Amino acid sequence: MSAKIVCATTSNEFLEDLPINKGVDIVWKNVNYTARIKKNTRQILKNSSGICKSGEMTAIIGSSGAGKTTLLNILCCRAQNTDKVKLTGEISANGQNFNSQTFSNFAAYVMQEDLLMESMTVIEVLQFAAHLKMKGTDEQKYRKVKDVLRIMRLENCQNSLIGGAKLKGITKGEKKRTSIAFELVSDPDVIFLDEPTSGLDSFTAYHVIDVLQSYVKQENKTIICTIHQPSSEIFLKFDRLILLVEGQFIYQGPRDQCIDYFASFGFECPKLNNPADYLMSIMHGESERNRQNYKTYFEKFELNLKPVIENELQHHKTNLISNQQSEASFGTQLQILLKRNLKNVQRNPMESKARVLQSIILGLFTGIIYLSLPDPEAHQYDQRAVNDYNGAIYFLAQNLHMNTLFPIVLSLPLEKAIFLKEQDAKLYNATTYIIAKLLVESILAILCPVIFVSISYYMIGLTPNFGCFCFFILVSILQSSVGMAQGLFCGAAFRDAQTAVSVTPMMILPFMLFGGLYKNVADMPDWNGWIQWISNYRYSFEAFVRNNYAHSPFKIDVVGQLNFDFGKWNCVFLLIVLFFSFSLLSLILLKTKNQSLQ
Ligand SMILES: Nc1ncnc2c1ncn2[C@@H]1O[C@H](COP(=O)(O)OP(=O)(O)OP(=O)(O)O)[C@@H](O)[C@H]1O
Repeated sequence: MSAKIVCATTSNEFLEDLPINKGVDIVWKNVNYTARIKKNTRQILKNSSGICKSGEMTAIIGSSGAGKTTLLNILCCRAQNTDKVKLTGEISANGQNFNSQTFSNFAAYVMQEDLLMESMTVIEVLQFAAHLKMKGTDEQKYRKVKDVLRIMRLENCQNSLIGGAKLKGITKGEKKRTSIAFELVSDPDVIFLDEPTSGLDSFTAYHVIDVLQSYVKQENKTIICTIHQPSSEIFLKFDRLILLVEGQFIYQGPRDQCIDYFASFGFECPKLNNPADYLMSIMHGESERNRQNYKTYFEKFELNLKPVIENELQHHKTNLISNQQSEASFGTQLQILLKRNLKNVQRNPMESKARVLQSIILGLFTGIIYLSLPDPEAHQYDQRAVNDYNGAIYFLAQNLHMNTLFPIVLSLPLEKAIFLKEQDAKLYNATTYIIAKLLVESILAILCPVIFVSISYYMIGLTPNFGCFCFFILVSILQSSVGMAQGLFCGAAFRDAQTAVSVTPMMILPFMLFGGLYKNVADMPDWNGWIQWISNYRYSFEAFVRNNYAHSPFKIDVVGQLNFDFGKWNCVFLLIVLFFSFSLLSLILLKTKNQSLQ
């Protein structure tokens, strides 16, 4: 199906509310996935066709690098044609095409990593999903959450925190079941799981698979998962197996016929062996003998199993699929996200306390450092005194900026994975996320400057006029807010916190250098002088300087010396413009930059 993957249709017709006939079969035909690596091409998935039926749990098994995750990602519409990879073939659900937009209307993807908010309890996580994903009344949502808690056997830990690095919480197995429960709330017909047992001990892994198997049978769902080296108990829980070697199927069919199938051409599983271990032992590519046997596996598959599968592909379900999802209004999304963000702040009090404490300590420290500046009354013509005051003002501007910038640069890349997962599941969109984030962050972006400036302002000896002090506070809050928006921008631009923290200073330093203190604005050449127009330091410094010297005893024309020409209210306006510009840029980055969890 050259350069075309049929699952990429935009058709949404089949997702309308129509009479529900439960059960969805996933079918894929002639799927090829080829990657271009430097000048070579590598076929990662070769002409693969298959079916996963409702009421069955299918395991995709293969050695490392066999192509399991690639196949799962393709079936979930998470792999796309790019200039480096080429994907062709056809994928359908009950014979109807779907794409990444319509996927979540009837299916869910449970990632290998459990991306859940540490500060929420298990029941809150499920309520969050229910309020944003489910149709129906609050009562129905409540009952659904309770049902899912029961199905996933999470009732005992429903009020425990998820936990993580900062907070103590539930066990790994409970986390995995919560991740699955999070997806089950919207009652998807098909659930894809990437290595659901990875990192779990054998008992917990069995528990997770056992719960999934009961769910499949009770609700007639379709479950497809990749799995590494299952124990014999786990192996027996699967209905269907897909065995992959070097991107090609060597078996696809009922689990209970697999061992006999391989025995039929000489690959007999020793009596006391775990069948899954035996299968892995004949599939892995580490031994030369195995690699020589691959040819036999492929030939036998073509000869014996392919015709059976081709026949099965003709007999999949065709009933219409109901749209399981409802999209909450912007207001509801914002309200629920705000509530969660506030709870997160409340349950992580150390971070807020640390920032408030930092403002107090830095306020005192700055005040003490500049405590003995020359008295302006006695030094009305003293340029050195003016320079000292300008230095103090600029130092305040730097602190105000950094104190909000770096906490967000550090936290956003970590939070972004949760955002991307929830956005993929269509719980909310990037706009709601950014607004909720900014609103909650602004609590500290207002409180910390007020504390910091209130302590240091009079200690430094800046103009004691109350109006000047209030204006100074206003500009300080704006300077902090721009820092917050720039933090969002840098955090959104990079995948990991380490890169974001390393690169952010490179972006911020030019703004600092072009603020007007280190180099007079009149001396800035045309070719790089434009940087001052996007520098928050330029505007906050001018606003601070104008404010301070307007009522100061100094007889030196400081504003004239610095060649500032905007006016203090224009600077306020331009700081607001910068705040919105960086917020908008962060939003664009989150929406457009190939933000993916893979
Ligand atoms: N976009 C890509 N570009 C280049 N190579 C790729 C790409 N995607 C996958 N591969 C390669 O294809 C092979 C199959 O990858 P895949 O992740 O599907 O393996 P897997 O069976 O899931 O392995 P594991 O169990 O180790 O995760 C690997 O060798 C991988 O490096």
